[in-house]
Amino acid sequence: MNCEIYRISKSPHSLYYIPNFISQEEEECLLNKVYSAPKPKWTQLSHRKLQNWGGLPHNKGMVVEDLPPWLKTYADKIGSFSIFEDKKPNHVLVNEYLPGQGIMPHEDGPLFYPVVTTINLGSHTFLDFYTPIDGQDDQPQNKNTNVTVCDHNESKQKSFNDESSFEKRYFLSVLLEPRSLIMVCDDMYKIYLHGIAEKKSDIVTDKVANLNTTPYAIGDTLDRKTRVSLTFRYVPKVLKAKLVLGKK
Ligand SMILES: O=C(O)CCC(=O)C(=O)O
Ligand SMILES: [Fe+2]
Repeated sequence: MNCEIYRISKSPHSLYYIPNFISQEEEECLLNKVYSAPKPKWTQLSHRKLQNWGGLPHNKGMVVEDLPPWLKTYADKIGSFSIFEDKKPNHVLVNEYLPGQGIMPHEDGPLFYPVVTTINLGSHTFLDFYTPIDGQDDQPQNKNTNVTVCDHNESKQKSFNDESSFEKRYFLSVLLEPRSLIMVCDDMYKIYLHGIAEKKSDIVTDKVANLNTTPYAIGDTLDRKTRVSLTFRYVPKVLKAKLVLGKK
């Protein structure tokens, strides 16, 4: 399926936004599935908690596990978008953010095919993009090379990238409404950093690139609720699970 009609035309690089990608019933069903996962499936980080589905991406390769049917349906649907070419997402990261929680600006790094797609559940948020520091695009602390410890080394990063630096490098935001899908590709994936500010509410400004596709206006204040995001990605480097067979 060609997704050109969903391109955010106010962004100079490839960003796509589909409001109401899923229905309210689907949203409820997905939230039920997320919250009925066994407790050990959750990893608690300092500013959010997460679940990994499909395996743990690793620079040596991901040992693939089948996605459960409730995620596979959406992986197949999202994989049918032209931007994925002939690939289908094989990994899903679930993140839960309470109001006031977020994620430091970062790159998703080399473990993934450079298209990231996220279904947004339960609350709106603002996904913010930043230009990289000139000539310092390879700072290891900004690259996500292992999702098991996907905390983006937040304390180390804070000392290097102080907040005034991010203020200067702020580029644009996408307002993610509940039930929407965002797709980030090309330079927006490879060059720019993305993050979510640790705020309890957001004020709409002219930096919101997809404002024309939402019911909001500049100056509106939106209070955050608990948000769950489902990020679908394709991990190209995979390993076959080793089968240990007992001798008869
Ligand atoms: O929750 C989101 O929408 C963003 C998550 C993210 O950027 C990540 O897990 O790498
Ligand atoms: Fe990310």
